[in-house]
Amino acid sequence: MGSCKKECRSQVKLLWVHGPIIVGAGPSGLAVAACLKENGVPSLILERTDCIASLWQQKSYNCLKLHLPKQFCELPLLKFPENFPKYPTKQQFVSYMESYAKYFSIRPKFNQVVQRAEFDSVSGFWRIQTQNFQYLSRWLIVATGENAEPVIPKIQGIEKFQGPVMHTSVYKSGSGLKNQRILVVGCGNSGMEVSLDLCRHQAIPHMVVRNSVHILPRETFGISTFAIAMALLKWFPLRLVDKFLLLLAKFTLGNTDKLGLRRPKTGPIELKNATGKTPVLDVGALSRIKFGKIKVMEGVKEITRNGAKFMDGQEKEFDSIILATGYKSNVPSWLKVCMLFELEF
Ligand SMILES: Cc1cc2nc3c(=O)[nH]c(=O)nc-3n(C[C@H](O)[C@H](O)[C@H](O)COP(=O)(O)OP(=O)(O)OC[C@H]3O[C@@H](n4cnc5c(N)ncnc54)[C@H](O)[C@@H]3O)c2cc1C
Ligand SMILES: NC(=O)C1=CN([C@@H]2O[C@H](COP(=O)(O)OP(=O)(O)OC[C@H]3O[C@@H](n4cnc5c(N)ncnc54)[C@H](OP(=O)(O)O)[C@@H]3O)[C@@H](O)[C@H]2O)C=CC1
Ligand SMILES: O=C(O)C(=O)Cc1c[nH]c2ccccc12
Repeated sequence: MGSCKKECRSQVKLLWVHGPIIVGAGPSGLAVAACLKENGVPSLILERTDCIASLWQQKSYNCLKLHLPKQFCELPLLKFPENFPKYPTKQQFVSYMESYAKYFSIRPKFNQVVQRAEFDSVSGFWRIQTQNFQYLSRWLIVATGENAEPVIPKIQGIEKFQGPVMHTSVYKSGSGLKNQRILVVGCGNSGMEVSLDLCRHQAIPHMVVRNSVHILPRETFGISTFAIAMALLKWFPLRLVDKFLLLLAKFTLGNTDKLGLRRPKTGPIELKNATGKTPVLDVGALSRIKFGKIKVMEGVKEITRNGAKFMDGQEKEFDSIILATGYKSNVPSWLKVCMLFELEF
């Protein structure tokens, strides 16, 4: 093994990059590259997949739309096309990002998985290692996002389940799942929207809600809740804005406690700031819950061969399981920085 490592290392090709290296060709990486270019600074994007915006192109379901109005999702320096609706579809958002990359002549280097990045304080360069190259640059920009890897929790007994188990990052649509009983684990925006999509395809989703959750209307009287929140935050303290959002939610959605959707004690914006937990913006799942089309279940105690046992003692059979259990960053696995270095920033 040792000799192989040596041999492999001797084959690593060194590439010196003039300007910053950006890791990730998602919307953030593209936006940074465009802004640098605008200021005459060249850069190189390293992207692990073979396309830009891979989260949007490869790891999201067909019915996905932006859930914030378009003005909040526009990248710098280039407007969305005039004819885009208020909430662009995933295809529209992807086509916008394709045109964005073209407009700024951004050509990421694809199929480059960054495996290690380390600052060499002697030379003053970052050493950025992919599977076949070592890049050297004075600057490193991390744009790999918070959704780089799916979170697959250990759920007791899941290995015994005989049907398919998939994460929402590989779910495309509920077509072909008519009359199937599906356990959706998780009630964030993914869990809610996948459950809604399953309903639309006449499947029978059961959504696990193990904890409290903030669910807000996407809009009230045609005005987006997010826009209202952003406008109010300019004038009022965060906690007051949170109180107002909860009033608004109660007015438009009613009391969600009765449906098994208890609210956290901390308000939605305060919670987002403290923990990163995004409020759910309702795009139709709640009314399906009210009509019993999406069944809310308590936490899972155990998965069995053909179903699940729940904390409240219920036991049900399922044909498949969808893990809507969220994502995590992969930065801690490859970015080697010591605390001292971080503090110097
Ligand atoms: C289903 C879903 C829907 C969403 N909808 C919205 C929405 O409507 N509005 C909103 O504002 N946000 C939404 N988000 C949040 C989303 O994270 C952002 O919209 C946006 O994609 C973040 O952009 P980013 O460039 O920071 O990260 P990403 O879009 O995740 O892009 C990161 C890129 O880095 C690449 N990468 C990762 N690790 C490596 C590595 N080690 N080496 C090389 N390349 C690597 C990835 O392949 C990817 O292409 C959604 C997220 C999900 C999961
Ligand atoms: N249309 C849009 O714009 C959409 C946007 N998004 C965004 O993408 C990001 C990721 O969202 P999402 O994929 O929903 O992930 P989230 O992290 O928001 O939600 C994960 C969910 O899974 C639950 N969970 C995790 N582990 C377990 C477990 N072991 N047992 C039971 N439940 C579990 C969590 O519960 P708990 O809280 O108890 O940990 C939570 O309900 C968010 O920023 C979201 O806003 C996602 C979909 C659509
Ligand atoms: O969609 C996201 O990623 C969000 O962060 C949405 C969001 C954060 N804080 C809010 C307050 C009110 C409505 C939506 C949000």
